[in-house]
Amino acid sequence: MTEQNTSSFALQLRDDGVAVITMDVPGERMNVLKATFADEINALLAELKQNSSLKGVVIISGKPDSFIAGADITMLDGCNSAEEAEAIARLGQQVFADIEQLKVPVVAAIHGPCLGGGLELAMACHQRVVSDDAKTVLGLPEVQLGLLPGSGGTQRLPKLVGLQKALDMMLTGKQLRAKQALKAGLADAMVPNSILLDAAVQLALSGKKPVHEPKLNLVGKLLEKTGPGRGIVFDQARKQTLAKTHGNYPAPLKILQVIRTGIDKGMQQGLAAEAKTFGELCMTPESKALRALFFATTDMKKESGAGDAKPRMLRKIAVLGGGLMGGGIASVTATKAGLPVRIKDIQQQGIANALAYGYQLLDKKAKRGFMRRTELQQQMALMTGTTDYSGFKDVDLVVEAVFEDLELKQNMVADIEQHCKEDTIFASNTSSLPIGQIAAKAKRPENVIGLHYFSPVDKMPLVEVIAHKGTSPETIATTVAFARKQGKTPIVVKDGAGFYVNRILALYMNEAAQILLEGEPIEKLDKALVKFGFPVGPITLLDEVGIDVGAKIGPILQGELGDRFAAPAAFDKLLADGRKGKKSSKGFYLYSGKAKGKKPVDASVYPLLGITPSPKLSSDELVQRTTVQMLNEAARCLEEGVIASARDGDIGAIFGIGFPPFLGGPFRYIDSLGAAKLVDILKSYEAKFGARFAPCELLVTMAADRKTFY
Ligand SMILES: C[C@H](O)CC(=O)SCCNC(=O)CCNC(=O)[C@H](O)C(C)(C)COP(=O)(O)OP(=O)(O)OC[C@H]1O[C@@H](n2cnc3c(N)ncnc32)[C@H](O)[C@@H]1OP(=O)(O)O
Repeated sequence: MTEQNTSSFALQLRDDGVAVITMDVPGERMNVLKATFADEINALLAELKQNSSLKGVVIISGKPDSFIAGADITMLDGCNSAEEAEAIARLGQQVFADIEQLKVPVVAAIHGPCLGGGLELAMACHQRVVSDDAKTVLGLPEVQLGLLPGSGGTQRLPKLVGLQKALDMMLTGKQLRAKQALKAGLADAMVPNSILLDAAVQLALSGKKPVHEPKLNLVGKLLEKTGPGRGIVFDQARKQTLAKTHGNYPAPLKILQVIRTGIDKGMQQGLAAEAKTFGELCMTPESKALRALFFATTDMKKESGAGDAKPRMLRKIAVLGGGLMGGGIASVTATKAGLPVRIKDIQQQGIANALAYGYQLLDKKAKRGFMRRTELQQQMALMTGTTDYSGFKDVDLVVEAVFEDLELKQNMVADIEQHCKEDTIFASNTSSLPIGQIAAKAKRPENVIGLHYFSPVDKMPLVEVIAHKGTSPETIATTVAFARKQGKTPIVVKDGAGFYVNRILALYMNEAAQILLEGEPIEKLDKALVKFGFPVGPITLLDEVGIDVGAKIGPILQGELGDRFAAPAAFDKLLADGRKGKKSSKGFYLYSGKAKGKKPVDASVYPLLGITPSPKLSSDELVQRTTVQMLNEAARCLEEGVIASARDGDIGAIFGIGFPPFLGGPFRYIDSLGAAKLVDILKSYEAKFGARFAPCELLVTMAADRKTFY
């Protein structure tokens, strides 16, 4: 019986006196740090301290493409008290301090993700060498889990990269690529992965423990090297944080406090504050929701979307329609999925627009050092255009992004069946037309599916994969796999008008419109929902999505799903007045050409709608009346099987319309409110405003049975 390899750290003493510690947690795809490792590492360090011939230490990962992904989040979920989580953080601090205090130089050899506790370990080493590979990223993403770096990160990062850069990294969780880490002073050397270990050994043998001075220009020195200067930096960071989080996220403000404690009172006090705060944050509902969201998305990645159906290989993609969506879809296909993509439009100009759209996205990245010009050229070369069907014979999957016109889409299906292969998939980006209708005249309806992106395509992570009754499981699995290659988070939803996201969004927006027509000022309504946690308010969203789009989808949803979707009639006056929203530079807000910053409300909208704005409802009332519409419809979608689970419904709402992530999504939010409370609110509104607030059956049953979704 082979000895079960339970150890995660292998020690190799080289002839040249360098000890190489290889971390390779058995049975895990990624190295994650567990509290149970402390004894093992401490034993290793004790052994090394006894070794008088030791000249240096290198710490490297045994995983093919990852260094260390951070502390084990599962372990954190297992904590039942702040003290327990604090103890885990302190344990990490102690082990990393022991590494830092080794007499000989310790060098971290980093290839692949080096995140959270993994980067904290690397920063406790005396030097860091990174591989110049796109997979190598360094960051402290704890804030995205509602936490802060709990094992020395808040104290060591500012010393390496400077206060402002460190704040930016810890408050956003952003990841630096190898070149950026080198530039920022977080890495001491960058080499090809093939010689990463050698380079690390050379650094270890150099006998050096260089003092790292952050690279600061004159202004940086004034701001970061003086008390008053640092005061400005912290105040600025606090203002920006509150402007972004509206006080909904405790972690960022705590990060500021803990960093400041370390600077003002020394590292030991800083570390104590860090561990204590880590423990407190670990127990907050916000962190629990964000950690659950991380695991929900990770678990979903393992599902094919269609049982055990296997996705087909994809070698060549086509996009029909070079508009905003078509351009975005082509761009993520080339740059993220790395697949050749052929854009067909009826005019050359359409193709040029799509290519220009893709180019400007890449150009921005190249200018910011995110990619080399050669990479940009390679990715642009993947995108080609045509006004006919030349080059379509070997296309594996076509994404259609033309007008929301059923007959046109049915003709597109016929064209693709004529010019492509027997098994070419036709994926429609329709935002509301039932896929079954688009497939109605198809010869091979099993190849027809919906693949609904959200605008802007390069930013919004969600896509809805919509299978009609005849879609084959293989088509579903292949489409889901394709969306993931594009870096998207796909949820598989059942066919039906508005699918899932637009359904729950439509009722939320309609209620906002009703409230507006009752005289509530636009900016007050939007501000209330932004404070609640949405990225933008419902009226701003209507301007961005397009008032014309809303007016087009409304009747389709009403026809298919019922009168609760009836949009307020007054809105036709807006369209009659040429107000389509942002796209027509005329809507609820003024688009006077000033690019950034807050846009003022276009007050001429009020007389047009026959209202005199007069604030009556409280912010809480504004939030409650609009959000319960979304919650009720989400539950109805689950009841009808439009979404397969509450998990998918939460992910869809968060990644599709920015439902506040710290609330965990509509279903987790209903659980925190309690189904009974929600039903009471809905019933009271139903009595006051009518049937559109009638609670769905599922909620009524859950309220009666005191059930929760999770
Ligand atoms: C004290 C410290 O300061 C506190 C901390 O360190 S908190 C943790 C901070 N770290 C993070 O937040 C990073 C979380 N992980 C990630 O972002 C991504 O996994 C990654 C960028 C590292 C890799 O992404 P990707 O290649 O898509 O792999 P992904 O599917 O996400 O993960 C692969 C597996 O590793 C697991 N995993 C990744 N990071 C993990 C973590 N920190 N804890 C537990 N499991 C983790 C995933 O659950 C998944 O498990 P599976 O094998 O059962 O599917």
